[in-house]
Amino acid sequence: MDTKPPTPRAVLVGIQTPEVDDVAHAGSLEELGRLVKTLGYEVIGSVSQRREGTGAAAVLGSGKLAELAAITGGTGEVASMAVRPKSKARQRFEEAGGAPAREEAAGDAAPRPEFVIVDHELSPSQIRNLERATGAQVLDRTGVIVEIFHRHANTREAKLQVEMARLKYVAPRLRESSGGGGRQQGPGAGESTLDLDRRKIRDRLAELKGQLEAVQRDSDNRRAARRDQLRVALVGYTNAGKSSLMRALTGSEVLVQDKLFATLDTTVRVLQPETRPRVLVSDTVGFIKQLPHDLVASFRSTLAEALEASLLLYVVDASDPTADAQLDVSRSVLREIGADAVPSRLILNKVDRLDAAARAALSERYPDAIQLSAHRPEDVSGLRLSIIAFFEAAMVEEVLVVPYARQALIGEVYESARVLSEDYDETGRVLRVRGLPGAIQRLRQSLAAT
Ligand SMILES: Nc1nc2c(ncn2[C@@H]2O[C@H](COP(=O)(O)OP(=O)(O)OP(=O)(O)O)[C@@H](O)[C@H]2O)c(=O)[nH]1
Ligand SMILES: [Mg+2]
Repeated sequence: MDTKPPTPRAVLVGIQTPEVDDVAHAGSLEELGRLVKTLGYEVIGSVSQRREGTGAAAVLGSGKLAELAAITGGTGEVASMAVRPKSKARQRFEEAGGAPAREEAAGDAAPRPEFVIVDHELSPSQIRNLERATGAQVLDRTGVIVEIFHRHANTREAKLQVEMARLKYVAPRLRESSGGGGRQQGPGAGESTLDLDRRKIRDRLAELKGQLEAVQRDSDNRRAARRDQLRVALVGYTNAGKSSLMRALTGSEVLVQDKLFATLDTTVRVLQPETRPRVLVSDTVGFIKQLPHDLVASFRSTLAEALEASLLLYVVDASDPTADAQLDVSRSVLREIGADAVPSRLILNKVDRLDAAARAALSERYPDAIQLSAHRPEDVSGLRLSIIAFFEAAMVEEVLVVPYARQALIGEVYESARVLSEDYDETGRVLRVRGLPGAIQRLRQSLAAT
């Protein structure tokens, strides 16, 4: 009946540096726990320590390291042991055999956690040292995020981008762990294999880059075709409720999950009930703090959608104690990709979880924000009206004349503007339209072109 492989178990490790307060530290570990759960591991506990920095050879001080090793069944010593082989089968074998020196007396004790997951980006040698001391496999925050992206990517574009980010993450770690050759998945160890692996990675990266460019040309074309339409993009921290709002606003069946990075691909749907001209809503990938740099690069194309929107809705989970920090992260990622120039509205979501006092405090701090719950239809209708009002305010009225010889352009006019009236004169069809200035200018250019 129960044939699923056992759930891997993990211990979290966090360092609280002086500039991080208690709420942020707890929030960060909590978030790491959710990331790890998203990967399908069970979190059995955490070890955290206040330190000046995260750069120590084995991350933790020796006392804490021993504490951690007692949980994982390692020696607690960095230097005394050769690198242990890290294949899963080998690990289970060792656990079953009770190999670690510190195994407690009870033979029926719960199995040791196989993973130690550190809430900071680690150097390859820190990973190696921690693996030696704990006897467990060590992953850092970046490794976890890259792995989640790898598993969740759906479209070809997302898959290519994530494979590139993953290879770039793996490559330097191959280089530095050459001594033991234990971590990489390649066959065996040794210099020659390593060189081969590195060359393979380089070749594969070049190949992926070429494929990605081809796919991106396609999606650029598709975006260009949508250029003149009214577009709004939902952006924000992972799990803020972007996809929930997308569903509610467009009646589409996009994936909503209480998981980090449920959405990795941009989807575009029409705002419902439809308006004239229609408004397109896009749902985008979420942000997270300490986003690995290569993944930010991969966001760039996914978020080109956001860059071209006329309105960005910054969605924030207002019920999260670290909401402010999450908003900062979203703002800085968007600044990094150049989307901070796009007009935006702040959406404080999940206020159904807050009491009246908390909501009042939010109104005071963010007087211009829209407070709502994606789960309340009346709130969603209100948001729809705000979106429409935004576009109405930005639209201008003009008269366009479509010559009789160019009637094929009528469809284009209807796509990107609202036609208020139609008349005919000797030159052609005279349309009084209302639309965004950019769209009308482009229509004029099409009409002027011969
Ligand atoms: N209570 C409450 N829960 C909400 C609300 N909006 C979304 N949620 C829940 O929050 C979780 C995340 O929602 P999603 O819509 O998947 O969030 P997202 O921003 O798309 O997340 P990613 O795609 O992972 O970046 C789900 O469990 C939703 O049901 C809300 O207004 N109130
Ligand atoms: Mg989503």
